[in-house]
Amino acid sequence: MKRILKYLWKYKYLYIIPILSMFIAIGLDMLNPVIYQKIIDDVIKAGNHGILSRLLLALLGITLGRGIFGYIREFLFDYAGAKVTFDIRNDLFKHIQKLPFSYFDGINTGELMSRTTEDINNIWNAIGFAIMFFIEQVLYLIIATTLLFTIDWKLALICLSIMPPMLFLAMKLEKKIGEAYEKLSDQSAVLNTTAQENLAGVRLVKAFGREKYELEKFFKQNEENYELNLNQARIWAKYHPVIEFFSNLVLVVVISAGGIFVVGNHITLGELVKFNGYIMMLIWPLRLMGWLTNIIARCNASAKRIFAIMDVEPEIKSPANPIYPTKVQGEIIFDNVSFKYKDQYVLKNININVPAGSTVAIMGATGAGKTSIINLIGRYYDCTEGRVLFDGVDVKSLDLEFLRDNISVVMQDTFLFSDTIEENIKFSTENVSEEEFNKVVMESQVDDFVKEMEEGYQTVIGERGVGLSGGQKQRISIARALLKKSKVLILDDATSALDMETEYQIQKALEKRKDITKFIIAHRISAVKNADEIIILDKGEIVEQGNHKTLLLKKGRYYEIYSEQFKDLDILADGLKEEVI
Ligand SMILES: Nc1ncnc2c1ncn2[C@@H]1O[C@H](COP(=O)(O)OP(=O)(O)OP(=O)(O)O)[C@@H](O)[C@H]1O
Repeated sequence: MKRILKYLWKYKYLYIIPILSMFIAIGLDMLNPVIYQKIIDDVIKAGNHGILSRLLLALLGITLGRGIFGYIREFLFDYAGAKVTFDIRNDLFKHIQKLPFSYFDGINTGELMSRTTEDINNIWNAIGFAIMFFIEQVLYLIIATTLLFTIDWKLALICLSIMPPMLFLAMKLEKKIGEAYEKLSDQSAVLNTTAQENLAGVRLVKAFGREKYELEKFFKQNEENYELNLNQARIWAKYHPVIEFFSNLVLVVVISAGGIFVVGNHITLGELVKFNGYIMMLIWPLRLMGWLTNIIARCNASAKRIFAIMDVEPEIKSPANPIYPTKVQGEIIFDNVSFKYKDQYVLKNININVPAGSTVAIMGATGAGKTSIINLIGRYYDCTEGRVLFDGVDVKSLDLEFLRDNISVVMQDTFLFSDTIEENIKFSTENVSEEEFNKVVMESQVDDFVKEMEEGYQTVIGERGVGLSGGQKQRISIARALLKKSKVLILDDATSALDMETEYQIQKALEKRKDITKFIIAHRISAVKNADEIIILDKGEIVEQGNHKTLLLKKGRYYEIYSEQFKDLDILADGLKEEVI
């Protein structure tokens, strides 16, 4: 809560007017019963009809003022609350963007989604209205109780004696409802995840004929959800009528005991009406107290979860005095690099020299450590031992933003946003000229298929738009990376879904890019054979290194892969074989 108060403090001036309006609105509310009393005692009983019009005018004024100040209070509290929630959500999102890959290894997306939506909403509920309501209700309780005692302390004591059981029951109801709500909220998250996974993986479900299993899983969770909803209704049905009974009982007691007090001339009829007015002002605060404390408690729990994320210090960040090289060449050196995820080494003693503008290809079985190697260049993870040098400077000494600006990565899992093809390509680059755009879409063979589309580059990809093939998605990702104009380009298995011809065309275009250092992870010989250096990785260690020719002559691991991939070509004539390879 303290941390939320810090955010609130920033907007302290925005709270002055709504707080003042709240006090005025409460003050006006307190005047209402006084006017009623005067109408009954002075106008109806004493026959002083002359003041009626003034009293009615006052009543009208109070009602109007109450409405206006109530509106100002409500709107400005909401306004300030929205600003605070906006800041918290932005800060949280900004912080999440700074967190390293390793953080996301240990948390699932669903959990982070809950933090940025449900938990933020809980905070919004509390600071948008619950805290304001809570303060307001406490003020009503204090002022109305005091005023009751000023009318007649004995009557006040009699009537207030019924209040504690009502408060107790209201708190108990809210406690039970709160617990049931938490269970329902957790269960709804599971239900949503199941539905989301099923919908996202609908093709897989159908391909494996798992509809029945998925349906049963969903039905079971929906049943649990239904039960929990029912449980909430049962709790409500159990407590609510009793609370209603006590609320009504208070009124019965006020009228009965108050009637006796009026008959006994202890108070006037008008005073009884005034008394009744203040009693009414107590019932709602008492009934709402549990509900409001629940919302505030929920906000507290959510704030704890949100600030726990905000307190995670990104392990990978710019050094205190980062280096900004004035000229970037793109030379990369792995100097005796080892790396482990938690306790397990996945890379051992890696030494690679990649001169600026050259191409290095990395091959190896799945899990050999190919992605882990390239992840160290842009510091998505930091190496455990050794150094990765960018133009001779340890990447850990460079400004992180500068480093990443100079690296373009096409990841193994292509991810495109539900936006136009053009926006997907321009994703990370600002001020793109038409010429630059046209160049990269040609190089990445995107233009080939986009020009066939009715809406061309304005075609929306995703749920509302057309679907794309795996190869088309890869081509768009390559165009996106090329447009970034970084000195280092990393293609992590980025051409695996392409046909040989398209892959060849892209390679030809990349070969012409002598100003870019290229890292290519691939499984096909055709994708790596023209690289200046080919690295064969096995269980995190380099087992072979050289160019296509030297590695073939070596007749080692590379040669084995080569033979395996081209064994069927033995039957082809030598000339044709040469061309295919
Ligand atoms: N985030 C992670 N946390 C822990 N271990 C990981 C993580 N990512 C990869 N590993 C492990 O590190 C090893 C190397 O993985 P890496 O992804 O670098 O292999 P790869 O050669 O790129 O494989 P593939 O060809 O399947 O992409 C594997 O044993 C893998 O299980």
